[in-house]
Amino acid sequence: MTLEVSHLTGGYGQTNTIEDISFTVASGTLTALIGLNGSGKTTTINHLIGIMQPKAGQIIFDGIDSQKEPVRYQSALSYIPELPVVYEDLTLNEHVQTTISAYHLDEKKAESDAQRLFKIFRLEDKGNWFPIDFSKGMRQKVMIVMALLADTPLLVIDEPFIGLDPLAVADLIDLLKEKKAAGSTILMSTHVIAGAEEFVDQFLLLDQGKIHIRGHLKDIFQAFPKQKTIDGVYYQLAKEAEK
Ligand SMILES: Nc1ncnc2c1ncn2[C@@H]1O[C@H](COP(=O)(O)OP(=O)(O)OP(=O)(O)O)[C@@H](O)[C@H]1O
Repeated sequence: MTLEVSHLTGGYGQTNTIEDISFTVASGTLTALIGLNGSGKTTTINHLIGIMQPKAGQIIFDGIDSQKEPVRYQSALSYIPELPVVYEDLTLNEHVQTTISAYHLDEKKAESDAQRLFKIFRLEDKGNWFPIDFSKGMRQKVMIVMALLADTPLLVIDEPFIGLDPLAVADLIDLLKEKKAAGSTILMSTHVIAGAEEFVDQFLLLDQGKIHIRGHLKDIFQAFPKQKTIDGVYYQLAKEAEK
């Protein structure tokens, strides 16, 4: 099940924030969208999850066109937002029930999957807690658990590592590898590059709303021969934008 984005162009008003974005993500692989603040990562993701409509271009997953069959397209995807969105009046267990109903999941399997994920993220004794008692990292973990629980073939993730402690970062990376092995198609925006080669199959470096380079990290460094780190690449991009 491949995600195919072709010539995607869009933005918030008259101006185009992203322009002519094309890429594919194959089943069982993870693509990382990287780039400076404001380069268009979240805008691209907003189009992929259907909260923004393309001004031009197409998004197709497993042959389903996001604009022609939005309901079918959306039911194939789950999303982890950059900022956690939790229901303040629902307990953690009730969040699980909401996900089970929304995605018509098999109750027994989903509950046992939820217990496993709670254990991994050290939430297993917090089933009756309300979000008001959650830390920032715990809220983020709840979003991750809900998205993974939905078990959709397409997973779209906007900067998932913010607020997570190092153990949770490592646990999430392990879960993403597991999802890849199970055939999921994953697109993730991130600022965290350290160690990413280990589980990222393709990087898309966005710059001012366009794909500057795609490939492995070595392809990015080849394009910026003076730079040894991704911070150096970003610094050079920022300097070039000022000219
Ligand atoms: N709701 C909005 N209305 C108008 N312009 C917006 C809106 N959201 C973002 N933008 C603009 O679109 C451009 C791309 O922003 P976007 O959030 O996609 O970047 P990003 O790469 O995700 O950045 P970050 O790394 O900070 O999350 C920026 O110039 C931003 O100011």
